[in-house]
Amino acid sequence: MGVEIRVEGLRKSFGRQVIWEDVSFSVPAGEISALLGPSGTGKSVFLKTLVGLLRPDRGHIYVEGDDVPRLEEHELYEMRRRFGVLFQDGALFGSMDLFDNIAFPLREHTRKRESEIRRIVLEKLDMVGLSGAEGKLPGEISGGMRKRAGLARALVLDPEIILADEPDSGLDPVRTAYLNQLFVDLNARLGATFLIVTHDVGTARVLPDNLGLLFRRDLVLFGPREMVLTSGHPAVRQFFNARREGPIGMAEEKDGVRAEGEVPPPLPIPPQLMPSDGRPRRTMRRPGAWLREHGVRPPPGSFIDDQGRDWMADWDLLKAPRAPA
Ligand SMILES: Nc1ncnc2c1ncn2[C@@H]1O[C@H](COP(=O)(O)OP(=O)(O)OP(=O)(O)O)[C@@H](O)[C@H]1O
Repeated sequence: MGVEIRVEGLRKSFGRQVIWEDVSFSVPAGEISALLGPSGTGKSVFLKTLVGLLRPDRGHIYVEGDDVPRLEEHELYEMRRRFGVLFQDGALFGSMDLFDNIAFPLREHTRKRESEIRRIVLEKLDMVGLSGAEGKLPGEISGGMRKRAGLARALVLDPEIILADEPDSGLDPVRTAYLNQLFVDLNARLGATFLIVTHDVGTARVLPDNLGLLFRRDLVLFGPREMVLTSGHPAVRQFFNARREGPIGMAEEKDGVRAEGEVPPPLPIPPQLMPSDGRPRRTMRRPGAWLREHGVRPPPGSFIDDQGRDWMADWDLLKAPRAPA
């Protein structure tokens, strides 16, 4: 089962470069959350800080009773077992085949017998759709397969929290759609807490339960997907509409300099991805629930899927399990 991550007053700098001033928010247990932000806003630094690879200048990161920045090295070693991390490039060892890559954390962190390791590795390969590829070297498979192999390795110690750093970078839209479906299916099956860093607006619109935007040394917003997608925050609107006009500049140092131009309207909210078996995830919210509760009218065309079905109106019918395609 997933656990909550509670971040309080986090500040991080490298020399005179301040990455964030004061970040506070909670990543809800068992849900899928995504962090977005222009390049260089410290998204990767944030994930590394969560697992204690980097230390913040100040602030707290609570995972149940533990405050990650205050753990001793040997305690951090134990803490990291609770996290599965998918790095940007999969971070596989090029000289090892997929089997040995995925077995690596089990051999490092546990005293399991080789027969048990084999069972677990083959199970995780199957979970990510890579059965039969265990003998391949990372250089012999595609970028998408490398990501999935990295994901299998991240899953191997049954983590409660899964972090993924731009899992969709360098993937075509179809491979990205498959990977997003895999995240939803894994979340439904494992119930772990997922935190995904992405640049991909398409992913951010359909995958997460919660979204946040890092911008100008701050987390400008973090909350339910429907809240963020209908937000009037100019940086959020600019980002989701991929516009040049707005507070996000060409480079970090240009951010906030230009704020001229119309704030674009919010885009329709697409239905959230369902698990492949058609059953909602335990933590999944009813489409439109946040909007109704807060009296916000959804942008026209929201919650209509590509078959023309309205998920807000017909949720009870649509969520009934369907035969797998
Ligand atoms: N170990 C380090 N030492 C010094 N500066 C660093 C270090 N790691 C990251 N930085 C700087 O911190 C800033 C944020 O980097 P980070 O990689 O987290 O950005 P990002 O938001 O993930 O960007 P992108 O979306 O382009 O991957 C960058 O300016 C980077 O140069």
